[in-house]
This record gives sequence, structure tokens and C-alpha cells, in this order.
Amino acid sequence: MSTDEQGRVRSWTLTPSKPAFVPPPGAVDAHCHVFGPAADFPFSAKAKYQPQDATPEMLFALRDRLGFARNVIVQASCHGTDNAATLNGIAKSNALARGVAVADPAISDEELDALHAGGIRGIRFNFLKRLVDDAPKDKFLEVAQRIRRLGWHVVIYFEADILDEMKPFIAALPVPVVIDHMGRPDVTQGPDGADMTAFRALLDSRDDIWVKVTCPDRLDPKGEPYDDFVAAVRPLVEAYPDRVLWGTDWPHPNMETRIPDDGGLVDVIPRIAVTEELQRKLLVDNPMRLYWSD
Ligand SMILES: O=C(O)/C=C(\CC(=O)C(=O)O)C(=O)O
Repeated sequence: MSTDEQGRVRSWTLTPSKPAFVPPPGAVDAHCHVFGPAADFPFSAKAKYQPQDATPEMLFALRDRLGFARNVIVQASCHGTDNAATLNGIAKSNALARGVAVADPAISDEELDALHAGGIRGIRFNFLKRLVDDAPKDKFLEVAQRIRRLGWHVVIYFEADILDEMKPFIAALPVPVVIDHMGRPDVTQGPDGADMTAFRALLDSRDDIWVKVTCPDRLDPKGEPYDDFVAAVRPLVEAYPDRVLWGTDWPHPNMETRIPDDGGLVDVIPRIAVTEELQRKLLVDNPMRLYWSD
């Protein structure tokens, strides 16, 4: 673990390997974050972790090293509902990044318009108790109704143990839904285990639920080469090729004791999306449809 003199942690490697897999032209890293810089964009008073700065410049250097073209920057919980750091990342990207915001459900329509102008295309609802103090479903549904006119979607983050209780909420959402990290299934159960089966049933409940097939580092307890993740996730990519998204999850919040190698994460892609067509859908066509349709 790397902690600086202010107790701020680094959860990413400074020396990612160069992946063997070469992404198709125009590939999108559709789940990543920026932290700070805290001197300009302080963390929320409610932040559950205090990371070192992970700046847009660092993100774009990683993007280039890994062979990607674009980023979708997802507001991380440490910045609360102030999206300034995420908007700064988008603004510095030369139109090569878009974003997902976290908002107070009482946000005004004018503020939503400003987020849209800044490149935001979705709003994130985080249900992880270790990351947020509350997740008011009734208020989330109201704000989801109000983003319809902008053509946005919602991104939701929850763990497999609450999938059942999430179902009525997800069914009621009036816009497309993107699920972070497949709702964190236990991949060691295999592709036909209880968690992946329940998750597929959720995907079958609406045809506008998208899924990020991300985070082998979080989901596979055996670590590299992430064989259990690959075994569980490859059939999902093949069954829902037009609804899958991929991202690095850099700078890997809260992963400071098991920092992943970003190049190694990229080399998982051709094992879960085994044809060029599946890779193009996963990395280019799908994220472009969701984030750059205008
Ligand atoms: O970045 C992720 O996808 C996962 C996170 C952090 C997070 O979501 C946040 O801080 O908002 C996690 O599991 O700690």
C-alpha cells in the first residue's frame, strides 16, 4: 500500500504493463474515474476514502498506453455530488471523454442542462453502504424521470446480495439502465451459478439494461489471470453482445492492497470477447451508441 504524508492512498500502479491485445480503433474505456487534483477539486466531507490525485492528464496517458481512444469518466463517491472534477476531466479531453454524474436528486433543471453541456450523459446511483450514507430510491426515481428529456441513462452500482430487492426499482426506471460490474456476482460459482443466473434474469427483464463486464480484479478472488472471471463472463458477452461495455476502472478506488496491472486487465478482453466482431461491439459500437450518439 502506498500512502502519502497526508494519509492519502494510491490504488493504481505507476508502471502498468503494455498489453498484448491491441484494441480496435476508436476503443472506449467506459468506466474510469479522476480524483482531484484535490487542491482544485476537494473531496466531499462525506468521502469514505482519501485518494491521491489521479488527474485527467494521468488518465489520458494511461488511455494512450493501453491503446484506447476515449474515456467515460464516472463520478466517484469521494467527490460526492460536486461533479467539478469529472467535468474538468471531460473539458481537458478534446471531446474524447464524456461522463456520468452523481447528483443531489433535488438538482435543478438548469444544473442538469449545464452538466449536459459539460459532456455528462448519465447519472449514477450508488447502493454500496461502504461508499455512501444513503440511497433514497423514491428520490432517485423522481430525478430519473427528469433526465429523460436529455436522453440520459442511469448507472447503478450494487452488490449481488441485494439484487432481489433492487428489481422493482430497476423495473420502474424510465430510462435505460447501465449496471456497474454486473452487480458484483460471485464469479467462482461459474457461468451457470446462482449469481450469474439471477443477473441474466434481470437482463432478460428489459432489453435496455446494459452491463459493464468490468473488474476482474474486484470479482475474481484468485487474481490474475482471472480464469474464474473469464469463465463466468464470456458467455454473458456472447449472449448480450449489443448491451455490454468495458472499462479499466482506473484508478481502482479502494484497491490499494491488491493493485491491478492495467495492461493485464486489457489482456482479459480477448478472452471474454473472443471474436473481432464482439470486441468491436464491446469497445466501440456499444459505448459510442450510449455516450456519443449526438
Ligand atoms: O469505482 C468503482 O467502480 C468501484 C468502487 C468505487 C466507487 O464506485 C466510488 O467511489 O464511487 C468501489 O467498489 O469501491
